[in-house]
Amino acid sequence: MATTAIETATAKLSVENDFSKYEFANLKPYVHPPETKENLPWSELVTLDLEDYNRSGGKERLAKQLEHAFYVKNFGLDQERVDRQFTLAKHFFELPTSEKEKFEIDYKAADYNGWRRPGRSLIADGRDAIEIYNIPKFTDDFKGKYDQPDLLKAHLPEIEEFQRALHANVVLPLLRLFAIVLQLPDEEYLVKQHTYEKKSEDHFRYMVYHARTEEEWAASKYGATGGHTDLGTVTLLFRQPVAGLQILGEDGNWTWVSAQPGTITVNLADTISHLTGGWLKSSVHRVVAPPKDQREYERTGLLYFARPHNDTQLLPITDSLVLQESGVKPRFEKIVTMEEWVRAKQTLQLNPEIAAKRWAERGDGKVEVLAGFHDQRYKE
Ligand SMILES: O=C(O)CCC(=O)C(=O)O
Ligand SMILES: [Fe+2]
Repeated sequence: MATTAIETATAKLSVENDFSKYEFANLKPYVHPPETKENLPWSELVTLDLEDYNRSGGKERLAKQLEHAFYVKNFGLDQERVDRQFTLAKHFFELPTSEKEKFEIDYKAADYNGWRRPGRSLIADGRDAIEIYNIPKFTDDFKGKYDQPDLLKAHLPEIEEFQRALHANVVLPLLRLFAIVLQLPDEEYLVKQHTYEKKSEDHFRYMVYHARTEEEWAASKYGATGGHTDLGTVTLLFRQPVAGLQILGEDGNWTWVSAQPGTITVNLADTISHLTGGWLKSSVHRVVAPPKDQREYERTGLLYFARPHNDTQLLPITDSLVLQESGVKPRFEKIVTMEEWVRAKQTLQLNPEIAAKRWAERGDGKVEVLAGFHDQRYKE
């Protein structure tokens, strides 16, 4: 194989910093756990084949298949590159706490980039066993703001390339499909609100759900109370063999997302809903205890959260015929920017003490996130 620019850049970094022990040849590769043999009520999600995107009539065909949750395949990143990111995630979480806490999140500032230690979750009763590492965009706005452990420093060119590929190959094409569904005169309308180079809070995430004892699962009600919507435009989740993710259907039933080979699961999230006055719906989802035959495994995740520019006003798009005809209304009592929305929702997500107090204020299972917009608790 020819040497790529990424390989050259990584090799140079390695020589300059003696990162040789972090080269992939010296990192034990991540091995995906086996799939469950249990017969679970699986979600019937459609798969959008992004290879169709550039064919004649392809975008229109794909746009017709959009739902609040779906898979995409053929997104231009082969399994080897995806697995290298799983390997980095595994080795990152295996670092000692004393190392990881050097990169710990500033919870009070609702700044989610960096390492989130276990036990800070709003979405489960009892303490969660989840660790997260969020990596911002590779743009001037974030340059020098967040340090990385040497393990990841050694691979930043590849992480950047991976993140940019997700944005270009998945997020932007999906935004054009939304524009088609919304009958926007400008197919680039949403794309222009999601420029990679402009300041926005998109981020790439490594995540691990540690295995838990039966008692621990029972204390957190097996994750059943964790229903939520994500705050951005769309969330991309890489194929996850350890079952756990469930999606709430319109019929009020939770179904399990299965591990389709070569796919990413896409969840629509709050911001695309805000921009369409609730016409496009966020996917309500939760992560529950894996089936018995997978409980022993750690559940390692790779995710990408797409968000519009921080200065985007979260109002329904005005030049959509579809939205005009359905008479949608703004979802906030005042003009709210993406930056304000992110801060409001992240404050609740990162600070369990603040969240518990705010959820208790109304006492009806709802919380005011910002300017008259409420999140609700979903039933078990
Ligand atoms: O791990 C998953 O499958 C989903 C995680 C999730 O819902 C989230 O981080 O918002
Ligand atoms: Fe989520």
